[in-house]
Amino acid sequence: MPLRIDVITIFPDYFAPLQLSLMGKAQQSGLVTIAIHDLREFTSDRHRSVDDTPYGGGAGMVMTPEPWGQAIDAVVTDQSTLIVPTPAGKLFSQPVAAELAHSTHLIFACGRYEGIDQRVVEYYRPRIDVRELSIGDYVLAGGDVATLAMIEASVRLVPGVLGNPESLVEESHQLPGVEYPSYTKPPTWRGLDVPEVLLSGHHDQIARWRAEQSTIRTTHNRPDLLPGS
Ligand SMILES: NC(=S)c1ccno1
Repeated sequence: MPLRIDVITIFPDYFAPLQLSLMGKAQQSGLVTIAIHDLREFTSDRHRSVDDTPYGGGAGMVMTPEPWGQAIDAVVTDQSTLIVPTPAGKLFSQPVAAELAHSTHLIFACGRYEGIDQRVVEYYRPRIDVRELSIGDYVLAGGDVATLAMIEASVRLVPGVLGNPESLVEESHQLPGVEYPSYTKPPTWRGLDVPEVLLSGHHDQIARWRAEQSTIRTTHNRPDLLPGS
């Protein structure tokens, strides 16, 4: 049963990259199906409006609930997970990507402006799994880029999508901490040599060096990921 993904957005063209590379191959292989829906197709006024002023005042505009209800109803099943990218959401992570990779149906609601009327989340929450997710503590112009990131992080974990599943074992955020640094040919580049141990053929020494490098890198870049932190 392929993972089905429906993306609802006012900028369908943002998702053209999903036809390329690994994401494109995943769809061609039938492991994943991805459909992009223009929210404005679900409006009923001649201006195809999708936003209005916020109740309670404040800057910016809020996306009205009606088009969202029509659009989500057009694709939702009782197996759906509705994902709303928002800086106010729980933090998206590799474990969350792994959960989504094993889902049946994901619906991504890409908000713009000041976000989507909260009643959309409130309406679907008692009916299906609804997740407000953030890809980081920063604000984007909308949920589209966050959706692209979450789709790529999740789809690559769908069994069969990656040619060599071994490459999932040692990558950052799979193991405790971040990954060790990688090197390839040439052995010397602009006077910089590849660490000698990597050319030694001593697999135990290489494994030890990589574990040390992972700890050094994690301590420097992401001490919050160190065991016990
Ligand atoms: N940080 C996230 S997911 C976001 C969505 C819209 N703006 O920021």
